[in-house]
Formats: sequence, structure tokens, C-alpha cells
Amino acid sequence: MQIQVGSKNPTKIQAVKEMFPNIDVNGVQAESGVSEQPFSDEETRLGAITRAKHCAIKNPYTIGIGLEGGVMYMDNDLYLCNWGALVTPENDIITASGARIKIPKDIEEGLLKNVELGTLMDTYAERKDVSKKEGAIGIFTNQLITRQEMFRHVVTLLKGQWMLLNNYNK
Ligand SMILES: O=P(O)(O)OP(=O)(O)OP(=O)(O)OC[C@H]1O[C@@H](n2cnc3c(O)ncnc32)[C@H](O)[C@@H]1O
Ligand SMILES: [Mg+2]
Repeated sequence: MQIQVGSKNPTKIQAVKEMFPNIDVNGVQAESGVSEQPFSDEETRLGAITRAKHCAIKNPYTIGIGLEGGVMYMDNDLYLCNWGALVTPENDIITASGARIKIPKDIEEGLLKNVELGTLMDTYAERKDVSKKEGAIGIFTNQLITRQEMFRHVVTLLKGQWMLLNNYNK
């Protein structure tokens, strides 16, 4: 058994490695099939599923995991949203969503001008590659949680459902 994560982003790969310490995990480039900056729960979730399917289908006996960040509106407020998907070798599709946090209006204005959140966050935080480090969630929580920890929570929700599906520890 091996796990392929549909991304080369270390925050995503490390989150999966932490939750599956005894399984071979590697990250591969995978198309999300959605826009570079997903703008709804549905689009973000689809991006995660497409990435996971891309990984599982390409290799037999492989679990595919897709993790996708996006933004979504709740009334007039824009939130960061995160979705994960796990696709089994038998083609079961397991999904779960992650933390959300409200995005400042100036970042929202940049997103509405089709600038990706990753780019906007580097400018906002005056740092490089925020999306590969603490992430927007880290910046907007005063570093109380990192993007990797947030994705680890999502992978926990995926792994628990996968264990139930496989009658682990029953
Ligand atoms: O290499 P991949 O897996 O694509 O990783 P990514 O950092 O591009 O992340 P996503 O595609 O999942 O996210 C879609 C866009 O939203 C940005 N994004 C999402 N969540 C973010 C976060 O917490 N911090 C910074 N950028 C984020 C990201 O940079 C992309 O531009
Ligand atoms: Mg991306």
C-alpha cells in the first residue's frame, strides 16, 4: 500500500505523512481541474476530489489524497476554506472539510482582481512562499495554527472515515 498526495506543497505532503507514519507517502503534481484560485466550497471540494482521483487512478494499490484551499462567501463575508478527499484503490471517495477563517477586505479586493491568495499573502505578510509555510491561516491566527496543522486535521477526518470503511479496530 502506498499513498500519493496530489501536490508538491510540503504543508500538504507533511500533513499526510504525520497521519500515515507507517505508509510510503509521496507528493506528485496533480491537476485540480478547477481554477488556480477556487472561489466556492463546491469548487474547492471538486479540486480536492480531482487531485485524489488523479493519484489513485494512475497507480493500482494506491490511495490518492487531494487537499485544496479556496475561498467562499457567507453572506457578504469572504472566508478561507479547505477541503480534502481520499480515493481508495476500490474507487471509494471520502471527503472532509477543514477550518475556515474570515479574510480581510483588502485581501478580498485582490482576489476579486484575480490575484491568487498565495501571491496576496506574500505581499501582505512581507514574506516569501507563505502558502508553503504557515499559510494564510497562520498569518490570520497570529501563528497559532499553521497550514500544515490545519491540513493534518483534514487528513485525520479522512483517515478516520477510511478506517471505518475498512472495519479497523472493530
Ligand atoms: O501546489 P498546490 O497543491 O496547488 O498548493 P497551493 O499552495 O497552490 O494551494 P491550493 O492550490 O490548494 O490553493 C489554491 C490557491 O489559494 C492559495 N491558498 C490557499 N490556501 C492558502 C493559505 O492558507 N495560504 C496562502 N495561500 C493559500 C494558494 O496559494 C493557491 O493560490
Ligand atoms: Mg495551487
